[in-house]
Amino acid sequence: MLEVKNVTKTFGGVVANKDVSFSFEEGQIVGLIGPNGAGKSTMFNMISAIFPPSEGEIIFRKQRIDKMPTNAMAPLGISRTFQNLQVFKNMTVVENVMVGRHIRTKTGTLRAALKLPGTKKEEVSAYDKAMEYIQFVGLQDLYDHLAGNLALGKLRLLELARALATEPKLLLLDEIAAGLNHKETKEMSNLIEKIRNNGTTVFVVEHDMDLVMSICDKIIVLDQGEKIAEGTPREIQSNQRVITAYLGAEVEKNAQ
Ligand SMILES: Nc1ncnc2c1ncn2[C@@H]1O[C@H](COP(=O)(O)OP(=O)(O)OP(=O)(O)O)[C@@H](O)[C@H]1O
Repeated sequence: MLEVKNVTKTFGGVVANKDVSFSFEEGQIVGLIGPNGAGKSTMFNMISAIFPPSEGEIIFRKQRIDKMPTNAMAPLGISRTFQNLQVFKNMTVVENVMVGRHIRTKTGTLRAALKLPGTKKEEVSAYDKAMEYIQFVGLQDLYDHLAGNLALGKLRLLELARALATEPKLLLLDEIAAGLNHKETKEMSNLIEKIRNNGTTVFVVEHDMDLVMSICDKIIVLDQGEKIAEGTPREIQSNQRVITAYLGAEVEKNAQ
């Protein structure tokens, strides 16, 4: 499904990713982990075409995507959530999800806003579909609430519903459990597994190791921009390079 080939990304003198290669098949939950500054967000930003790699190739379902514009990703089947939430606070829950949905319909947000002929039927179907995803994440009781009034846990579910509304083949989740309590994290894990079981491949960047180890089929580990390990949760937990990288990060943090 996805192949990252010898990808390097530099920002001025900073090497955020260095000659990173990995690939994975459809139908899995894949985790991307590593200490702070390891290059995880940079990798996600390249896969979702926020910016291109400095070197290397990214191939999605046999198609090179590393030179494509950001807005080509959703129609291709790649959707994502953001660590710093990107919901429209002055729109309702259902309106936010419909923004995601419009990418899938011919109408588009602008045509719908202008109420051009032929948009009405698609609007109804976009609304119904949005409600389906709202139900899926469990926000049905809040569908007409303003996003700005939602607590963090609900906002994360809203971001998830909006990303799902584009009906992605590959869903990228950037720290979707950050700031969630134990119960909310468990519910989020269950949802991610359900999404995978429904046929969407999920790629997660996550600091919550319990979540990563319990739901991922495969894990890729970055440290200081380089890939240092790849394997099943069990293999990663006992990998000496991974343990050293995380312990090193801990020691550094404690010394500050
Ligand atoms: N736009 C940018 N300009 C300059 N340097 C950047 C930029 N984005 C990332 N970096 C640098 O690249 C390196 C990797 O950062 P990145 O955010 O990808 O790491 P991360 O693994 O996602 O970290 P965290 O877990 O803290 O979110 C860091 O040294 C960071 O300071």
